[in-house]
Amino acid sequence: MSLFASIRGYISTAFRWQAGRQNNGYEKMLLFTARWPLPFDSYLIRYPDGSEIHPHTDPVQLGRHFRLNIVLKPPKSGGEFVCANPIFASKRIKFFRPDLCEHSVTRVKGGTRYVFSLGWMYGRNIS
Ligand SMILES: O=C(O)CCC(=O)C(=O)O
Ligand SMILES: [Fe+2]
Repeated sequence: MSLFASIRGYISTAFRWQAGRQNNGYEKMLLFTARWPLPFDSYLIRYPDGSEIHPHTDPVQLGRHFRLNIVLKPPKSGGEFVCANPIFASKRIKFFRPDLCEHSVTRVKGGTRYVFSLGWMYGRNIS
């Protein structure tokens, strides 16, 4: 993709709520992203009551994918991040390899869950 096309794409998508990829009711807002020097993206993710994310991985074409998710606001119940072997996980902070470790979010029950998500990719496919 040319630089112009990606800048145009960024302007038309950033800072707007968009339906999440898997159509499970969550929405995401692209904040900042760059391809160089270290490819990264950052999102605000919103999970309304009843939304969830089924188990999945987030493969990348080149390199390793790391993601640091910070739960800004937990819902009343549900909305739990599930990942068998995160690099680090506390109640609010989840640091994991989305390309290697299958992960999911249980159904939100009451209230809205907000997450800040920062992801970056680097290196070759050595894992
Ligand atoms: O909201 C979350 O805790 C995880 C969302 C997710 O699938 C991801 O960040 O790759
Ligand atoms: Fe994911």
